[in-house]
Amino acid sequence: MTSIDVRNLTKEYAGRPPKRAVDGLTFSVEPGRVTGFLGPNGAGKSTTMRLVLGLDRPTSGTATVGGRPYTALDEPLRTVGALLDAQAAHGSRTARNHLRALAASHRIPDRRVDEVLAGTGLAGAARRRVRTFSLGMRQRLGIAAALLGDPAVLLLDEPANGLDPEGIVWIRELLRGLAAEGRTVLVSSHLMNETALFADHLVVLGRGRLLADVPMREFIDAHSHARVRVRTGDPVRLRATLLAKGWAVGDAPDEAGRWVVEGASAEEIGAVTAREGIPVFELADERASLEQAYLALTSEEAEHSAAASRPRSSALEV
Ligand SMILES: Nc1ncnc2c1ncn2[C@@H]1O[C@H](COP(=O)(O)OP(=O)(O)OP(=O)(O)O)[C@@H](O)[C@H]1O
Repeated sequence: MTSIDVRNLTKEYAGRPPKRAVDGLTFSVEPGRVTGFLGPNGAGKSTTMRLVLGLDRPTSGTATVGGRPYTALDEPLRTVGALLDAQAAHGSRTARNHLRALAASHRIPDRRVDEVLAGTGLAGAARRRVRTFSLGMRQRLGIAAALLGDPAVLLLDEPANGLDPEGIVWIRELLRGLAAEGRTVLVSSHLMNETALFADHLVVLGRGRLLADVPMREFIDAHSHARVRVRTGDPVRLRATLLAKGWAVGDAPDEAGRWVVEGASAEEIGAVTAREGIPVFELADERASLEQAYLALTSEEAEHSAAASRPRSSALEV
């Protein structure tokens, strides 16, 4: 089983001032699950992927695949498949010839080209020149290239980019299938609702640093507030009882007649209403979405860094 291991990884680009794109990053991407790689624009996701793939040299620290740097792998394409830039294929080549050239240079048999073309829905377009491809088709071709060497590890930068709804469902199932086969799958995305449907685990970056490395469920629970919706036959008594017990209840129910109780769980509200004999028709914990949890974390982080970078004098003025 092959994991990706990033240890104290730092990448500084030269310039005035120099740009620290990745800053002391440590995390592992484990096999058998899809890891979503999240972070605002410029957080360092692509740079990290490029460092793992040996396309850039780290300023310090290491990035290894199965314990070895990418550049030291015997058969890199058979170990790691990557999609970084879907525009990378030569426009004048046909899709099939593009993949055949790639296969030949890595001693991969031609029949594998036809397999990946079929697997990515491109069999019918195999003899068309890449320049005639839509963005979604180029994306599928990039994924076909990543799968060519039947690799144990996949790194995909925004794979759903340009795909239509059918393509998005296809990529989701593909990613889950690859993880179910025991592969290591790292996928960057800005589409939170989509990521919630395919990722089991999350690695979140902010300004080149690690903000979170946790299972999806834990991430959502940690960055969302408890909240319950309850529909009752006796709203006056429900509200009075809950307010008397110190819960924050909204002034009016939602359009479906449910009252929102902040900071409570369904178990707590269920116990109180049962004890008090208040009729309850509907009672449910409200689960935050990945998007809400992600925005909560990144805004906490933005506030934190704004506070940290405030000049000392203003801190003294307070
Ligand atoms: N070759 C380079 N030279 C100088 N700065 C760079 C270079 N490549 C990236 N950067 C800078 O490093 C930071 C991290 O960029 P990176 O592309 O890794 O972020 P990202 O998380 O992938 O962003 P996005 O979500 O927009 O793709 C950014 O501030 C970017 O401008």
